[in-house]
Amino acid sequence: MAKGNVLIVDDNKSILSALEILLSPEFQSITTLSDPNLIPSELRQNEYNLAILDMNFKAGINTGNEGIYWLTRIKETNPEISVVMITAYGDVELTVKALKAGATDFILKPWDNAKLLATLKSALQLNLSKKEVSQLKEKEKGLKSEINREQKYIVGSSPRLMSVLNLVRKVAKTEANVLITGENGTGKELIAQEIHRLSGRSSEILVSVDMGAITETLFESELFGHVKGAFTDARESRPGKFEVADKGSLFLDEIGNLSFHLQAKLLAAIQNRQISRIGSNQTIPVDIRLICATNKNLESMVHEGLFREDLLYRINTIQIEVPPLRERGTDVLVLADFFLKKYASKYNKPNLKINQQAQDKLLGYSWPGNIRELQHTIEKAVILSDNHVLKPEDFFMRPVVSGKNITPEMTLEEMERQMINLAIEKNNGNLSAAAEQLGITRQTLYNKIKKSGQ
Ligand SMILES: Nc1ncnc2c1ncn2[C@@H]1O[C@H](COP(=O)(O)OP(=O)(O)OP(=O)(O)O)[C@@H](O)[C@H]1O
Repeated sequence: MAKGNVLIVDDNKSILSALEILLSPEFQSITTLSDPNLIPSELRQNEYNLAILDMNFKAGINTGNEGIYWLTRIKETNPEISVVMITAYGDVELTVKALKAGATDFILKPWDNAKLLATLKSALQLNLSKKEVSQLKEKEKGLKSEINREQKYIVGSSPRLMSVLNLVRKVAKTEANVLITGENGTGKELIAQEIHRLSGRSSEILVSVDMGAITETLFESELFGHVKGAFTDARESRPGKFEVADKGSLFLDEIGNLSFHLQAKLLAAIQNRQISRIGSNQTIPVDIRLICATNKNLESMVHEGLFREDLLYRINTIQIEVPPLRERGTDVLVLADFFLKKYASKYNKPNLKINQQAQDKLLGYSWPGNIRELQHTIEKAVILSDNHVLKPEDFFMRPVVSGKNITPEMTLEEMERQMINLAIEKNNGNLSAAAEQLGITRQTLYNKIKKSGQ
């Protein structure tokens, strides 16, 4: 398809129609204006790559100053646009002035069609390259923050985590949209990064957007970008996250926090695989792999009328449920050891160990804030530790409000887990005391906790 939106401004209507006929088959769209006063509003409403501008507007006053005036206004509104001046005179001085003021090139009337086309095509190419450069700059920014983000490993070996990672490996290679669900701090973002890393798009960028942190007013500009002048603060044209993620992956975190009417806008972009920047009618195709995450139950939000069903079906081609830490058995200890090493080295406290009673306490706690909570708990313990051995009193966890009550609908396994949690809680995380209370050995209790992670 021909590329390029062209604006032609000349007060001579026969020139406008001659150019329109000549250029229509060569470019995507041609718009003509005989009144230059309409230029600013036209540029605000539509995105142009190329403007062809008459040098002389007032009949009889061929100073060209009006052309230079309008050229300056055009460049102020859209610095990337290529402007080609038309003049009937080979006035060198004026042409130099126009080129200095930012014109890309000029053509003399009467023109030679082939030459005119060649000039316009190279002016268009210049504009497209500038646009690519600004898009690359945004990508570079994203890549830099990606590089600065430390490489994170998915730690753990529980069967529950292994089955998630198996699924990740299978879906990563496909182009399927993935919805990652799970409680806060379970590692949903880490899973999204792993999907991107194992996908065919890994050499391209993964762009993350926290939908919970975007205000309603910034939503469109953040996701779809804007052109200069689209709103008061839009001093420069800027691509949005969809454009920046082009050819890569787009990770929309906390998608359940998006308001109902913004969900419709997001759906349109995902469905059509194209966006328009705010203030522009031009559509831009985007090639992205979509990964979303939420800690909410979107199905019940659909039933309550809070989440669009059509959007849910778009984003959840594959759903990956990340299990809470309390269902990952002894992964708690593996992760605790991993974070212990990390923070011992960060705070320069080598040879730190977690003693058996403290390990029991970590294992017996239900971790409502999941891995993030465990990470912070270990970091705090490392910072405050006075000697090499970390004991139960070095770990500060939130007091747990007793979980669900035992109900007739529960399975035997759920009841057992609930009894174990209550006993551990009652005995302040002391597994030996909890085991005694339950009438089983400490080893049996340990095995049961481990088994609950399967
Ligand atoms: N298996 C894991 N191994 C190592 N670190 C992990 C693991 N899972 C999570 N983490 C770490 O725990 C923290 C929380 O993980 P992450 O931000 O991915 O969770 P999330 O589910 O996206 O959280 P939220 O729902 O609050 O956005 C991060 O620092 C992450 O690196």
